[in-house]
Amino acid sequence: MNKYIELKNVNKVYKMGQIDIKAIDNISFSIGKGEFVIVVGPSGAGKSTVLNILGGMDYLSSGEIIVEGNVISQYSSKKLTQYRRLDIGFVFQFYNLIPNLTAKENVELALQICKNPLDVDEVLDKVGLRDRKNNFPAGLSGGEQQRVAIARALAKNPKLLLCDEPTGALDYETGKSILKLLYDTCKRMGMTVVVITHNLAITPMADKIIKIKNGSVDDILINSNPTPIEEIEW
Ligand SMILES: Nc1ncnc2c1ncn2[C@@H]1O[C@H](COP(=O)(O)OP(=O)(O)OP(=O)(O)O)[C@@H](O)[C@H]1O
Repeated sequence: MNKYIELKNVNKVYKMGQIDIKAIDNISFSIGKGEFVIVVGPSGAGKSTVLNILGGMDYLSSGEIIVEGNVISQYSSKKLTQYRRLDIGFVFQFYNLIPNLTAKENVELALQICKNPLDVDEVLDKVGLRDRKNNFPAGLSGGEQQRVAIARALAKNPKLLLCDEPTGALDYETGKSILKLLYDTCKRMGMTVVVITHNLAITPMADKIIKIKNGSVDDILINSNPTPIEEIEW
């Protein structure tokens, strides 16, 4: 696979008064365009920090991050804001929907700050919400709310979809259906997708598995024959 994204010797130190917390310790890996990647590791391993830095939500302390030939680790805060707005779609564990806006309006709101959005109705259809788009979040199940959040991220037409524990608040079957949606989106749209999880069991569904431990890369596995999530049980 090509090196669409490259992290080179990335370090992140948080300063808490006199104490330095090394959240990321010399991490290097690459991600190919259109790859479905799972970043896995125990609590506190540094997974969210990696994702936040990759998504332009935080600065690294040293090292380099290159996305599509651009050294984003050297971006000014203005350029980083543009990168975050235009190139990155985020999906979090909690859906962060605005309660007094319908599913469709939640997606439309996010599109007001981006340049080449996709058609909102088409994206809502694709994530399986054709008949639910005029519902308010309170009238949607957890899985449906996460579908809205995914539609909101996808409608931006981002280059990279970053998902931090996207099934963390969902039951087993609903979680599986969301993982299937993310995988199918990756393969159908050619979207590069990175999913963070602490659930080792789902890693066989990924093209690449990056294991993080104590802020460092413990292992990187390339999987040429991913297992469909429907066939994985845990
Ligand atoms: N803003 C911050 N200020 C200080 N320390 C932080 C900050 N964010 C993260 N850390 C610390 O950095 C380390 C890595 O945290 P991170 O959230 O990236 O881990 P994680 O693998 O995502 O964990 P979890 O699965 O529990 O979310 C932890 O020790 C955490 O306490």
